[in-house]
Amino acid sequence: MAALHAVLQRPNNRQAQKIDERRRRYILAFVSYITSAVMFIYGFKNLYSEQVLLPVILFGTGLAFLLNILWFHLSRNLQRACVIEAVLVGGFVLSLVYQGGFNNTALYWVFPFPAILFGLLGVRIALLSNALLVLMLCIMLFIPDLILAQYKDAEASRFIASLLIVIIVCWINDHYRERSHQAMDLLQQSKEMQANTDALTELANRRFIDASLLPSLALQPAQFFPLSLIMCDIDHFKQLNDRFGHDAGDDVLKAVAQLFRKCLRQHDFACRTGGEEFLLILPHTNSADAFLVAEKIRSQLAQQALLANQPEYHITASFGVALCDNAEDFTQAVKHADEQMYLSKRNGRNQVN
Ligand SMILES: Nc1nc2c(ncn2[C@@H]2O[C@H](COP(=O)(O)OP(=O)(O)OP(=O)(O)O)[C@@H](O)[C@H]2O)c(=O)[nH]1
Repeated sequence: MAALHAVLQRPNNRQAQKIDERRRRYILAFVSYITSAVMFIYGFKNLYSEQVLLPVILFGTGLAFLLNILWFHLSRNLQRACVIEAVLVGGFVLSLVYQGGFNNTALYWVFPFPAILFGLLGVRIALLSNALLVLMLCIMLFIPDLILAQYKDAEASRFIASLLIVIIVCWINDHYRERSHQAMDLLQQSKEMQANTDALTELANRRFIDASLLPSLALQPAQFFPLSLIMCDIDHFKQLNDRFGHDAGDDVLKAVAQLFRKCLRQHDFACRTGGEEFLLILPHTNSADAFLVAEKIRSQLAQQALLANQPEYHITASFGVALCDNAEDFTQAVKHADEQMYLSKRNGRNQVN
């Protein structure tokens, strides 16, 4: 089961995560390209004004945004680029409020930035960053001697109140967006598990092999090869069903699945591929070791009394082993394991070949 979970949760299977990364990339690109363009336009407009510091802030931040996105394109490190962008955003907001902006309009420009921080950083860190930003703005606005610009007291308090409203709305919005994504992710994972497991034995099914395991074998061969396959088919299962009933047959299938779980390692796969037929997939295992595993399961099965009311009745199974070195040969190796299993049947059943 652990191995099944691991394959189903590989990053290439996590659609929601990919979409969320795309969202953050778009925000990073928007802030870097569009915001820096706006900063350059206003920087040029103020180039020859008396406010020398304003064009320096605008050109400096715009240039830093562009360098950050360039570095992101080279490094592909989205997380680090978003953190740097957020630091630049914070620095820009504080320096603009410090300087006052054109005609003391700096405060109007602050409002988009809490939402940008939420977009770049994720809910918890964005909330902390915004709280820190508000704290620093309060210090700057209510201790006027600290800054160049002059804001009226009423203007400063209304600005902080409306900024807090923006932050709280962004926080509620992002918190529930993240919660709904997590819920959808869990739902997708549970549907994925249902679709890939057999309801009776809770082992992986054939769909799991075809739709999830085979792509993983091709994408991450080092994690699996060389692997061994063990085909296992319960002997005379029809007789068992006819004699003790279908429910007893079902109980035997569940007990056999439990025996596989007991005998296999965490990273092995046990799959129910047919009515009373199972395929065991053993990563990083050679044929000799696979024979030992098959023999262990065979002898334990033959010794156990699987039917609670029939202690004298013993169930046996026939096994076929095959080695597989790469993803392309997997289907052929399954066929070979199947042929070996039929050889065991022909030679008298209850054996490994
Ligand atoms: N109880 C139960 N029986 C099943 C299930 N799926 C398939 N079967 C039965 O498994 C039996 C398989 O019979 P056969 O293919 O003839 O094989 P066998 O009797 O095991 O004979 P050998 O394989 O040659 O040893 C059939 O009677 C199916 O109805 C299931 O989910 N539960």
